[in-house]
Amino acid sequence: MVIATNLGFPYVGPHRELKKLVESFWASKSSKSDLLAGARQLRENHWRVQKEQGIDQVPVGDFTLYDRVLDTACNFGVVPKRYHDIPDRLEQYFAMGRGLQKSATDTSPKIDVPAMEMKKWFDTNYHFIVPEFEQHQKFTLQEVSVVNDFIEAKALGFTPRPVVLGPVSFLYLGKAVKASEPFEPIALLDRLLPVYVDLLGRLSAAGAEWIQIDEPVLVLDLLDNLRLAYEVAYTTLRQANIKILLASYFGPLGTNVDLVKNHIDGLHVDLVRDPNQLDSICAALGPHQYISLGLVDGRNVWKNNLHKSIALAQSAVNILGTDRVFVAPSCSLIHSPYSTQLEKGIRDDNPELFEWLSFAVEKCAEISIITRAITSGQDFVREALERNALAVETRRTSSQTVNKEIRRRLDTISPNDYKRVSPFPTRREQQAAKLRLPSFPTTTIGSFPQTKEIRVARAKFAKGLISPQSYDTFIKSEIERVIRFQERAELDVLVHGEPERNDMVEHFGHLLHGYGFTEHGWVVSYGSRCVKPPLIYGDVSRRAPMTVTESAYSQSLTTRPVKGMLTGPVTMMKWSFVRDDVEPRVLCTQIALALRDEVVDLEAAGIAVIQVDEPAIREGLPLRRQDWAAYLEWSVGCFRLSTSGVRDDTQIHTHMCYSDFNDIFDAIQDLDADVITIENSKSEAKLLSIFEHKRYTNEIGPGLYDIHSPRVPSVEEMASRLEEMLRYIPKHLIWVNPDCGLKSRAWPEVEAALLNMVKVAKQFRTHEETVVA
Ligand SMILES: Nc1nc2c(c(=O)[nH]1)N[C@@H](CNc1ccc(C(=O)N[C@@H](CCC(=O)N[C@@H](CCC(=O)N[C@@H](CCC(=O)O)C(=O)O)C(=O)O)C(=O)O)cc1)CN2
Ligand code: MET
Ligand SMILES: [Zn+2]
Repeated sequence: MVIATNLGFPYVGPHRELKKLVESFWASKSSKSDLLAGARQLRENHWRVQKEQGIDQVPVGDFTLYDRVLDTACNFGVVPKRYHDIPDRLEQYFAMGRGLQKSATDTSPKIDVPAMEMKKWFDTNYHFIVPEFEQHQKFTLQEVSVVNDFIEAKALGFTPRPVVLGPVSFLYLGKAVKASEPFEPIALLDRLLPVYVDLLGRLSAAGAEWIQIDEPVLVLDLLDNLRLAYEVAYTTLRQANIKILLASYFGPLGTNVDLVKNHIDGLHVDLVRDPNQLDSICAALGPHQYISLGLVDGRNVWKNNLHKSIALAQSAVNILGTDRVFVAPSCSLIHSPYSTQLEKGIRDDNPELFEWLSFAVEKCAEISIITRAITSGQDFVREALERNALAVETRRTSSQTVNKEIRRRLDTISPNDYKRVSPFPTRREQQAAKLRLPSFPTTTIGSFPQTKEIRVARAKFAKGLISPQSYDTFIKSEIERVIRFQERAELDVLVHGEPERNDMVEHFGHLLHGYGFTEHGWVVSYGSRCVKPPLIYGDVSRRAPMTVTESAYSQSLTTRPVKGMLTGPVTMMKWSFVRDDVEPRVLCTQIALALRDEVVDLEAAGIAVIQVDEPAIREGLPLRRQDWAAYLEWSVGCFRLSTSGVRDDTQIHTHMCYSDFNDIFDAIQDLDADVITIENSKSEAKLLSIFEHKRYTNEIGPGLYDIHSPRVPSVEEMASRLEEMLRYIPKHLIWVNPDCGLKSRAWPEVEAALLNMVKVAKQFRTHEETVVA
């Protein structure tokens, strides 16, 4: 029998229940037992929903209170020393994820620990916590929630399949710390494997037949040490008395399949990213091994083409027979919104678009339909197949998706449109003359706290409960407050604070043609934070100027320069769900043209500094090196197209965060932004190490402090970071700024942190004068 399975479910819940549970616990508004009981209920609901949709084996262990990589680290006792003084396990766990600052009490000492580093999960907008390994790292198996969840789900009558992050991916995703000599975490594999064997043993003892072990690293280009690690790891794990389904996703396995094929019981492959690998994978499998077919796209929102998926599934069955095939989504469904059934707005406003959509719950149903079409025959699901074929066809032929004028404009782009008038040194002189900034100029990345008050006002405005005029007045008053604060703090280049934006991508989507929106399409981004990616279903163009009113208003309030603030084309695309009927480079170019018009309009409105954020450019980098050059060519091109329509004396900034930038250093230089502000504070100056080998020629603001944590950085710690940067970057090129925008912070922290930051800049200026004198 072919079996309907799932790799992971959106654990946050249909209405972000988990976010509310966790945040209320953090705010001491509920107890630990409230949190744990709520989480348990949520898991049970999710198992039930999946089963109702026809999933035979439901995943357990896909649930987390903060992050699954962090869970894995905690499960194996990989807790950095700085958190050891926090006695409560749960408090320690959250401290690792988000930092903890607590004043001393009669019974406990003061605690002040920053959060661990966060990085992007492969090419997604999800961030994981980077495990820290010491050279002599000890691993010990703790109480593990996946075992408890398995027992719980089984007792409730489900057929659960535990899922864990695999040992090679776990080590590879982590970083080495505090080593007397450099080492790679993968060197710890031999020490780590025994605890995995223990864990597998516990699951087997609890009655698990299969375990899903996620090894997404297997889709990357692997160096020899990792290739060997795979062989060692799975030869060892095979000894446990449990069937191993090794899950790869986000790309084709290529020859990496050879590393694992002899040591596992089943292999999951992503057939959405590469359907062509099916035959070679089937051929590689031995006579008793299973395949798990990743047929339903876990990374996008469009209905599956069931006809095609059934044909693929059938071809696997023809080779392997019915007893060795699982049907599955391409990857975990955590990257998908919960259910289209919550989207009454789209259903009423754009019923055609609504018919094209499938979110996690519906994807489970699609998995089940594919499975039943194979096991019981297509007649058994005839009606569902006919409805699906109709939806696929109307999307293919819809007039909503094409705008001829935009397509013509794309043909008129010339090579000069990708270039500023003069090279950077000339521009720099003109900008310096116009802006007259001090050395070590200070700025922020754009957003200021999105307070409850702002969110409530926006929600009321959306529901028609307050008039456009009073909403406008409210936004203006928020902007003024942000401007006045920055003047008081004596920042040099101001921002308007982005109070009118719910999100830097979704907000712009509303102002462009070709985009659709969900009301509840939340997808987790990190910890308890979610985003609601818009849906790009048609050709993109600007409806009207998007930011000129707010920017001009902000500039009218002050004599200091206020930065215009836009989201770049690559990020607009990467953080949306995108149509799959147009090449990414074409879609991105359409967005770039819309932004180019906006940049030019801002300049005409008297805005002298314009920031075009591209935090997603690194995450969009293809997972295989052979695809990098082509991607970088069009993505860098689109950024340049959007920013090159201005005069030399207009200063273009860009901003990036959450990544390893070393891989794309040359591309960053190639963006030719006048200034880049870039995340730096949590990666222990990894960013800076590249400057030892390469020179960045434009201006740069490496973030002085981490904005993800409520903790206020001291003057001394920021000063020492800046000091360190001066070893690598000439001082006349350096800007002083935080790592990223401040929207998720509260005002008291922001005020304190920025006042400290400005103090640091001033110290360095005085220091400089002293040196000159
Ligand atoms: N798209 C995107 N991806 C990104 C980032 C980003 O900014 N955007 N940044 C990085 C990740 N950083 C992030 C930082 C903060 C949040 C964040 O704060 N998310 C908010 C939601 C933001 C939002 O869209 N808010 C809406 C809706 C808010 C809301 O919940 N409203 C209430 C009503 C108001 C209330 O009672 O609070 C409701 O609908 O029930 C708004 O402000 O209008 C959250 O999790 O809560 C997310 C990601 C990388 N990826
Ligand atoms: C994730 S990058 C954020 C950039 C944006 N301008 C902000 O400050 O929020
Ligand atoms: Zn950022």
